[in-house]
Amino acid sequence: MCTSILYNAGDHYFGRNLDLEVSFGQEVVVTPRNYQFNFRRVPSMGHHYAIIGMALVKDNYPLYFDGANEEGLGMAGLNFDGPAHYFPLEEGKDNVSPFELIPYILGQCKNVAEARELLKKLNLVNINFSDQLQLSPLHWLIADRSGKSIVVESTVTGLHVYDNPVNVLTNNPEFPGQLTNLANYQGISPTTPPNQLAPDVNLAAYSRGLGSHMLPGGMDSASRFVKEVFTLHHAPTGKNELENVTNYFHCLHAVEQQEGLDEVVPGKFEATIYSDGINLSTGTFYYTTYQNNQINAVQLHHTDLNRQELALFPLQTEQVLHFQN
Ligand SMILES: C[C@H](CCC(=O)NCCS(=O)(=O)O)[C@H]1CC[C@H]2[C@@H]3[C@H](O)C[C@@H]4C[C@H](O)CC[C@]4(C)[C@H]3C[C@H](O)[C@]12C
Repeated sequence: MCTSILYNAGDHYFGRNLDLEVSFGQEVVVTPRNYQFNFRRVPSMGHHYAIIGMALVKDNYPLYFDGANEEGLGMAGLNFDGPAHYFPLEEGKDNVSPFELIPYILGQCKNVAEARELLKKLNLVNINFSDQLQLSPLHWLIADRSGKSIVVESTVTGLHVYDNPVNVLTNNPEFPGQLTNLANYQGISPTTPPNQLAPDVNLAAYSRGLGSHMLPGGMDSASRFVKEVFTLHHAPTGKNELENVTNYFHCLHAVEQQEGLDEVVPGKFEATIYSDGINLSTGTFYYTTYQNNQINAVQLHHTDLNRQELALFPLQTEQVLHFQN
């Protein structure tokens, strides 16, 4: 499972947890403006916005899991196994394969409004990257510096674009179902609730945090969605970048998966392999990994954005302890 968020705190921070039982060998990848993006069924892009994000590079092609462009538009692909449906080629549409969708949108759109326009003509076409790397069932969160986000889901009934009023995406069920489910939890609060159960009885508030007693805490996507909406919507705004980045990672780590808790096949456990976040205003990309909770950073504007070759930054996965004596 995965969780993706947009945290608005003056600047806007966008990214995700990637939860899985295997690692694909992903790294931080900067695609500069003059790298040639070849697409299977739509024209190539020789010049486009620069992109920074987490990707697996295969045959010199950046297969982005998530990322943002230099204009501050961010996008993440999350598992959507079951409802996801991709289509055959359709005349008169822009036929883009799901593995091409992140570069296709981030390469040419400045913001969510432009992405929305492009999506009107889009057909998510069933073309694999290769026999070894077949299509994944995904849906996407797209966000920008306005502090707003949308969800893109391609199902048997077509391509759907939803406003996302909570700026959170996890996995199943389809997004409208996730939103509907939130109503079941609207009583959850950071404050101690009044006794409405038996007002004539004196119930002792035996603990702090009773307002969140019914907050789900499971690894499943519906529980993470509710927990993350609560966490994000009560997150404080920091006074500076350091405080914002710290708050942001606390939000994501609130729904991280620890090893040993989610057995996906006998003996194999899904866990949060990495958490990342991009400051959409500055282009700084931050990440932690399961083994390394130190926050690492790669700065988009500290690489040469006018070249043609990808710039690769291998993940720093070693835990560093700061001994004090
Ligand atoms: C599995 C990842 C999503 C994380 C997630 O939701 N896991 C939950 C699994 S489950 O529901 O609990 O079973 C997704 C996110 C981005 C995906 C990758 C990106 O789309 C880029 C390429 C696309 C290729 O078609 C397939 C390999 C791939 C490299 C994808 C592998 C995999 O599907 C990734 C890594």
